[in-house]
Amino acid sequence: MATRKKNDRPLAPGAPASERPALSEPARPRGPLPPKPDQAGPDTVTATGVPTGVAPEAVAQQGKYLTTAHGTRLRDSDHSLRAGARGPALLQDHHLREKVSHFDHERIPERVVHARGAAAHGTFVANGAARNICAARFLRRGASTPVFVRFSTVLGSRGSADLARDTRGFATRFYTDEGNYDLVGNNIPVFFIQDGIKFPDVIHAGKPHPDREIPQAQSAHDTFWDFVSLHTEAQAHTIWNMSDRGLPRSFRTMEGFGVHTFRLANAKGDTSLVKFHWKPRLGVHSVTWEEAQLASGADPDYHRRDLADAIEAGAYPQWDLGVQVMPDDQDGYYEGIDLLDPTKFVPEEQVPVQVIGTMTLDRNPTNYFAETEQVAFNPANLVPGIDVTNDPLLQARLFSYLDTQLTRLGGPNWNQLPINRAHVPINDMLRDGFHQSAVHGGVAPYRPNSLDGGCPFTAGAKDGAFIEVPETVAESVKERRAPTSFDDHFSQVSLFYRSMTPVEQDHIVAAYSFELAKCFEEPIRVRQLAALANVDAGLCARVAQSLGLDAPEATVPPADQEVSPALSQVGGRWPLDGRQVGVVIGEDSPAKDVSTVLAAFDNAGVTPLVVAAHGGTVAQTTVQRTFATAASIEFDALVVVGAPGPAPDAQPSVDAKAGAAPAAPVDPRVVKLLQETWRHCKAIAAVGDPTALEVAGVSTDAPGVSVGTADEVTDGVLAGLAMHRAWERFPAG
Ligand code: HEM
Repeated sequence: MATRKKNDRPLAPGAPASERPALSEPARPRGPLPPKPDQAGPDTVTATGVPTGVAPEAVAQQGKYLTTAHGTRLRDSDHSLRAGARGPALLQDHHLREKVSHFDHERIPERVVHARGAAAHGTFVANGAARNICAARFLRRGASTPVFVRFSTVLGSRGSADLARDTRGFATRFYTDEGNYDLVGNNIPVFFIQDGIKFPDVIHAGKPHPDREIPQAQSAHDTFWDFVSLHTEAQAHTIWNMSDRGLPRSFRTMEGFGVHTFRLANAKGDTSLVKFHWKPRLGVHSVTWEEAQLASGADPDYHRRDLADAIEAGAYPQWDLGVQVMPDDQDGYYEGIDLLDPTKFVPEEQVPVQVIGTMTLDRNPTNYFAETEQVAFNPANLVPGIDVTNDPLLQARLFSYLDTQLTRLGGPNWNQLPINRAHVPINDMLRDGFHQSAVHGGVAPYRPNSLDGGCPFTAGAKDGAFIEVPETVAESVKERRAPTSFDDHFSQVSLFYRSMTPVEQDHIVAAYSFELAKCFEEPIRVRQLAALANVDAGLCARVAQSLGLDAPEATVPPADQEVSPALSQVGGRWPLDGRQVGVVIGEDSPAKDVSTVLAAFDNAGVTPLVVAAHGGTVAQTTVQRTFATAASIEFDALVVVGAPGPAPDAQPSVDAKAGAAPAAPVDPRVVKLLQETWRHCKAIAAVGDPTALEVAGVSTDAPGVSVGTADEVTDGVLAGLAMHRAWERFPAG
């Protein structure tokens, strides 16, 4: 597990009051950070814009002064050059034009999908378990490879909210010593469509309606449900979205999947078919729908902030990379599952996931645009030992990413951007084009040539060349047709639903009920109910009842089949790294109890955030959130120390006091915090006085609720956090 650097965390909770950052104090000094020498990528330009190769003294000098883009020092960047103090601006003002013109062109097109994202740098270390199946050098035992990972939502635009119900992208670039390898996956192991030719259709259906461009970043609207109810192969992915997987607690608590089946080859050329899995060490956890809606208003940057804060606090997220390995008999089936159909997954009970290495994310990007926005992943970026299969979705992806990046990144040279540059020498014969920044030598960028000594040479297998796995392509008819095995649209949807625990099934019912109730056209709701009848009669009946419609009979009755408990995310005890607990205090809270609680959480690697009526110091403790700024979604648990009375700003005015009702014993905003925390099934505790819990209607003997001494309740809260939620309380009124 990641070790915590206690002294550089954003809110230094265990520190004495004098050392703790005060209310609203930023996590770290804002403004440009000096580039760390070991953090500069394989770039020719450093973070300050100084080309490498410039003498250090000159760099130090130049870094002091504001310059034009061509390096001339500037005397004034606040006033335009004008014909007199009250006269017109002059065309001659090159600096004005350069500054404004560059600003005019600051935005680039956002990604056509997955526009909103957050990313981090890290390292992947292989354990060598893949040696028998894959020749890729970065999978050799002990090999350590730099990675860059971008997490994203799919449907929303770049400024949309993180907690929309949606699929999450999980794209990983490995900067291997054989070139870049991109594993461009999602947090859901199946996809909406079986053939990439349908991608524009599903995305057009999911994106906002073209007339009003609403709703933003969500699937709860007519066109989405119109498509998935008509094109029933989409039912598989849709039920995962309607489940808790569509609302991750954090990027750090998501699984990742390569989705497609890939073909691996070992050094002897033996091949196998694999599915890739990322398993988060923190477990797979989600938030409730109400929290998602609250977060979309109170903190639309919820996931982005969580990832950056956790890394900054030293709670480095980790994932194990695993593979399910199936024999490659080149027909692409495994025990009746079509491995070329990306709407199907292989249950882990049938083929266990074998861990082949571990990834740790430990560095936030220095510049969002240069790294997170300009990174250009591509499933076609492969290294020797990893090859594609004939999955028709994957085949289309091999074209689409490079094609879209031509527009998004303004021409064909984005591979030269620091974040995209491979950590190996590049010796291609690609030349010129927009944003070319290389100065190529030689006169013969073609092969064969005799003028540049015949260089560069091509490589053989021994020299580490990428060689496609030879595959027999059977004599076949050229046609637009899917195999009949692609016709099964329901059996695994049914398997998924029936593998869920009751509380997870409740969430799924609620999600379908909400989304379909947001559809205006009744025929769409009726058609989706017909699809649900083929998944599970109980699911269909509950959603139908909520919509006030009749539940139809199944046209393809679901078969009895083994369930897959591995699909459920409920159960287990998990590490607490990066979890946050709200500690609500009042003027009369015993300072000793407050410090005991803070110290206990700090020692457990949990971040306590002190919440009080006002900023500054309360009960000898520095306050980090006031009742006005605290939001329950920020906390994984809530502890009340003493009875936090109403805030000064909630007191009746002097004039009103005469006839006013006596002040409430607990500030109403604390009551709201407690009620939301209760409804979201998070751990709640009171040190000593349980009045606040009682006023909020929190049952003090319910699961996940503890009342007692500071030591007793922190133990209770830590145990509750390890289980993520006390789901026994769901649905809490
Ligand atoms: C298993 C199916 C798929 C998965 C797992 C997947 C995953 C992803 C991810 C994670 C990203 C974001 C990359 C980033 O962070 O920069 C992305 C972007 C994108 N995907 Fe997919 N995708 C899938 C299917 C498709 C298909 C079928 C197409 C087209 C035929 C497609 C086209 C795109 C495009 C155009 C982008 C934007 C790329 C950019 O602007 O850099 N995807 N996809």
